Amino acid sequence: MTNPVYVAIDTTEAARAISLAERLKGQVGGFKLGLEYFTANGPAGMEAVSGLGMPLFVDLKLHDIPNTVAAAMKGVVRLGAAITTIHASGGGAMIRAAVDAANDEAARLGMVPPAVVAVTVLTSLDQAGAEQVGFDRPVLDQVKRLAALAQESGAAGIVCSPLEVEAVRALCGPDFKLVIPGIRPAWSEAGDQKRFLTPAEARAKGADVLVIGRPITGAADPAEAAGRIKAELGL
Ligand SMILES: O=C(O)c1cc(=O)[nH]c(=O)n1[C@@H]1O[C@H](COP(=O)(O)O)[C@@H](O)[C@H]1O
Repeated sequence: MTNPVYVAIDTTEAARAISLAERLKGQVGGFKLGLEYFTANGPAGMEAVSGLGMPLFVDLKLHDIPNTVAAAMKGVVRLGAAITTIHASGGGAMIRAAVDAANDEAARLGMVPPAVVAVTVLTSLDQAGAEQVGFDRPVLDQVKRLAALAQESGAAGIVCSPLEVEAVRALCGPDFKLVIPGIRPAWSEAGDQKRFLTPAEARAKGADVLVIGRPITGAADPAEAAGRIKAELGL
């Protein structure tokens, strides 16, 4: 069984990212690089990590008018993303434009298109935080609403917390890709994550991908920490 863990390599330093990637290569299923790394290192920096031959999750959480997101998504395809994020709250037209642009650019270049997944409610938001930005219903209902919109707009899946996985699976079916951050082994700190569960709990609820950053990258021995998570998942 493949390892569902994508390690979030959240650093501005390319040398540290490459060193972490090389050390973690056999302990995880893929690497996620996001805004912190991309704004400091750009496409060349992404290439330095993707060149290590592991699946790359390009997490830029695109959120803009459809025209802008479509154009940006073509650049994401050229980075060789296996998975990439947009924000569902950009609306159905934006989601559809992102997916179509990913498929068109991949076809033009003879590449496999990335799985475009839509972020629903950030795992750093609890109920109060969600209401602060106008999500005036229970977080679970907001996640389900955005998951349904993402699916009907052509997204391959969504990003939500482990707490919503079972409800979204029941709503969206077995093939919708549930990419789940807010993963905290019992031995790790919550930090700014407000909605979280352990790797084993998230997997048992049906998460397809587990996104884990600081519990691995912030450990004294990241490879050992990733190995402990692998063992917790029975891999
Ligand atoms: O899209 C994401 O990956 C994401 C969505 C979300 O709701 N919450 C969330 O934490 N993430 C990302 O998942 C990773 C979690 O990192 P840690 O909190 O260090 O495990 C970070 O890179 C976040 O950008």
